[in-house]
Formats: sequence, C-alpha cells, structure tokens
Amino acid sequence: MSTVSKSARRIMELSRGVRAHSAAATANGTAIRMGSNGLEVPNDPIIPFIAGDGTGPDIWNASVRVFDAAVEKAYKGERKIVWKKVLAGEEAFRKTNEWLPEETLQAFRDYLVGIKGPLTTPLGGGIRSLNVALRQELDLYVCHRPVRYFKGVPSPVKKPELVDMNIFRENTEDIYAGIEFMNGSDEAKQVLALLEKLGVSKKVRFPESSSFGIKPISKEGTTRIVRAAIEYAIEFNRPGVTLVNKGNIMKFTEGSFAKWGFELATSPEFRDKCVTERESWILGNRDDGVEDPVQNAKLLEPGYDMMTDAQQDAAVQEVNDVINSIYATHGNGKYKKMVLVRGVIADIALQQVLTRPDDFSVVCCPNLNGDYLSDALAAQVGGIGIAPGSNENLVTGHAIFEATHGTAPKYAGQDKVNPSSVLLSGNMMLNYMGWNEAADLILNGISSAIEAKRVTYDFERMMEGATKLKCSEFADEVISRM
Ligand SMILES: NC(=O)C1=CN([C@@H]2O[C@H](COP(=O)(O)OP(=O)(O)OC[C@H]3O[C@@H](n4cnc5c(N)ncnc54)[C@H](OP(=O)(O)O)[C@@H]3O)[C@@H](O)[C@H]2O)C=CC1
Ligand SMILES: O=C(O)CCC(=O)C(=O)O
Ligand SMILES: [Mg+2]
Repeated sequence: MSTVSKSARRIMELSRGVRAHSAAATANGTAIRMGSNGLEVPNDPIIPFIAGDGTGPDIWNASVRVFDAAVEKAYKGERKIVWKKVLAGEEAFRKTNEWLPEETLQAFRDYLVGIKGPLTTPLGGGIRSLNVALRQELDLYVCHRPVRYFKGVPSPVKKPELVDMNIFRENTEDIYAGIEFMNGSDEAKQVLALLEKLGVSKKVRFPESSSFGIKPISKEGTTRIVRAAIEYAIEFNRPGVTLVNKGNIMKFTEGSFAKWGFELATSPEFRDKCVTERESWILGNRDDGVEDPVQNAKLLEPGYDMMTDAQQDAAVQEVNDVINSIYATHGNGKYKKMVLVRGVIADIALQQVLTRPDDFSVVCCPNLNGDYLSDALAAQVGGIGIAPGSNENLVTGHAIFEATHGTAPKYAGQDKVNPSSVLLSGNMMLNYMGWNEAADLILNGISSAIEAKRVTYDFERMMEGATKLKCSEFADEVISRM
C-alpha cells in the first residue's frame, strides 16, 4: 500500500521516487481509498473501465495491454491493476436496457479511480451526454487536459514545441448543466412568460420559435476550478494562469467567472503567490521609477487623457491601492517570480494560442470554452489522437481518466485510430496513483515510437517516410520501446 497525499500526488507528476509498499498484488484486488493523508493505493487496485462506443473498444484493447506491460515492467509482479469492466453507452443499452446503469456509477464511487473510452451522444434529440452525466454524478469538477508536444509529431504550426499548456476546464456547470427548453414546448412558453414578467421578452427576436438554454455559473464552481488551476501553477512552477472568458458579452456568467477568479487570486489564500496582470504593470512602472500615481495611471491606461474624471480617479485609485497594499511584498521585481493571473477574452484567446502559444501556460475556463479550446489546441501538437485528460474531484479523490476525442464512428472496428490519447490518459492515471515509474514507461514508449516514425494513420498522413501502423500494432510498438 502506498499513500499519495493530495499535494504529493500532483508533485509526483514530475518527481521520481520509489514508494514503500507492503502487501503484494492479489487476484481479486483492493479498492483505492481516500485516507486522512490522501489517496491510499494498494498494490492490487481495482480500477473500473468503460471500453466505450465506436472506436472505443479498439483503443481500449490496445491500451490495456500497454498499461499492464508498463506496470509489470516497472514493478515485476509486485503491483498489478485488477481491471473491472463496467457498462455504459451502447453496450450497456444492449445488455441492460439502460445507458448508464446505477451499478456503473456505484463502481466509480466505490473504487475512486477509473478510466473510460468515448461514449456517443446523439445530436439534437435523444439521450443527454453520458460523459457529462458521469462528471456531474461524481462531481468531477476539474477537467485537466495537458497539451504538450512530442518530438517528431507532425503539426500545422511552425513552432509546436512552444505549446505546453494545461487546460483546467470547469466540468460541472455552464450550458453543460443541460437546462434547455425546446421551442413550442410548455416549458419554453413558461420561460417566455417569465421573460415578459422580467421585462426582457423583447430581446428574444423570434419568440414563438425560440428554444432556450440556461447557463449557470456559480461563485463556488468558479472558485474551486480556479483554485485547482492556481495550485497546479504553483506546484509545477508554471508562470501564469489565464482565465479565458467571454465576460464582455456574458457579463454575469463568464464575466463573473473572471471576477471571482481574480478575487481568489488576490485573496489571502494566494496573495503571496499571485500577481494579476494589471498589478504587474503598476508594480513594474513603480520599479521603473514612476513615483507619481497619475503618471503610473497614464501608463496603465494609454487612453487616460480621453477618460472621464471619474474614470481617471478610478485609475489613480487603483494605482494607489496596489502600491499601498502590495508594493512591499511584490515590488522590486518580486512579482516576476509569482504566478501571473490574467484574463483573456475567449475569441482572441483562440487566435493567440496559435500565434503566441508561449504566452499561455495554465488555462482556466468555463466548461464550453474548455471544450472548444481542448480540440483546437490538440491540433497544434498532432491532433486529437494524442490529447489526454482527466476528470477529477480534488476533495473526494474521485477521478475518471479519458481521452479528449469522441467515438470517431467512421473508424469503428477497423483497428486503425491512434490510441495515444487513452495511453496518455493512462499515464495521467498512473501518476495520479503515484505509480510514476509505470507512467514514465508509457511516455518513453510513445515518444520513441513517434521519433522512429512508426505511427498510426493520423500521424503517418502528415509525416515524410513514416510507417503506418494499426491501433494494436502501435500498442505493440510502444510496449517494445518502453
Ligand atoms: N468524452 C467523450 O466521450 C466524447 C464523446 N464525443 C462523442 O463522440 C461522437 C463523435 O464525435 P465527433 O464530433 O465525430 O468527434 P470525434 O472526436 O469522435 O472524431 C472527430 C475526428 O477526430 C479524429 N479522431 C478522433 N479520434 C481519433 C483517434 N483516436 N486517432 C486519430 N484521430 C482521431 C478523426 O479525424 P479524421 O477524420 O481527420 O481522421 C475523427 O474523424 C459524438 O457522439 C460525440 O458526442 C465527442 C467528444 C468527447
Ligand atoms: O459528451 C460528449 O458527447 C462530448 C463531450 C466533449 O466533447 C468533451 O468533453 O470534450
Ligand atoms: Mg470536446
């Protein structure tokens, strides 16, 4: 048994240490638990898995061989994962007439750490997303999607090696709450009646045929994801956290996300570790010898001379507040070593992650922005075939690891697609469990196979002189190179 404290667990994504373990692996397995000192991982953890729909089974069958081989190579039989198949999606419906059986949810609740393949969500009507349901049922509020470059991976951008980002996507709120009302329904009529009562129904251009959706974003939900992002930046020495939001248009939802994020970053919890971008400008001006607050405000606001008196007063007040409250602790360049927290509006963020990727390190955003950003960023480092992720609750320890991509139905059953997204999700899972040696072996195997240009179709079609491997062959290649 090894214990992985919350903090140590994350640090171990980088550090490499051998942990003590007493009981040997057994055939039936033991549940991972959350103890008072953090996650308690036995040598024979039971890990529930969902193979998934579409290409899910191909990828899962390839990946599980790699996971087992990595654990065997790292621990020589002393540790072994006991896989527990659980059902969801099309297979579950065929066998149980339910899309997401209670037994499956209970397994993820009981065993704490799990992994899944993609599940199909019909477009327009039909069932709501099972992927989202799992996140909400287990309150897996952190969706962590690292985006990093592997040497040799084909990329549409000139300097993919500059991409090293970690997306922290809020995973339980926003339009993913699934509160929608179909046009013409009784509920839609009630929504319209409420809008009339609130005096805003005129804002609905075509009221009779409009469907409605509700976008809840809360202070608690925002604070816990921003906290996760800032803590990650601090532990892994990342330069900054960018709050990607569309607060100029959705003022009270996405705007509040940014506002609450800044409030947390400047609260006593993080005050000695963080500086906001505007604070950094004010401190920088003062470090450069600008003593006059009005002069500092003019540098802070290039349009100062065209501002109203009230706006100018507010800018000067902001300068005074920053200098008086934190110059002693953050001035004289000290702020440069702290986590820089800034807000970037979502549309320009989607351009800047391409044009100046090194300005982005930890990216924290509401649910929908995170969904868009994950796939867009993956393109820069070779595509969705190599984009892993986790869904985590940092308090209870529950976590389900899964690729960023979907079921890619046109390739289902062809043993064709790239299993790297699930392999790297497994790497994240092993790190989460503190099994870093096995996690590293997977990374080594993937890097080495890519460098040797022995890759699946998605990379082969963009690489010169590469050998195209099937999904299962790529798994063999990774195993042979671990
Ligand atoms: N977490 C989850 O379970 C998710 C589920 N979904 C669901 O999946 C279904 C299909 O979604 P769709 O929009 O087609 O998106 P997908 O991500 O499933 O596939 C889109 C394209 O991405 C590429 N791709 C996907 N997986 C791989 C892989 N492993 N290796 C290489 N390339 C890959 C393929 O590109 P190319 O054509 O260029 O070869 C594919 O056609 C939907 O029902 C959707 O709701 C979607 C996202 C996440
Ligand atoms: O649940 C789905 O079908 C899509 C989810 C998705 O795109 C994501 O989580 O990135
Ligand atoms: Mg997505």
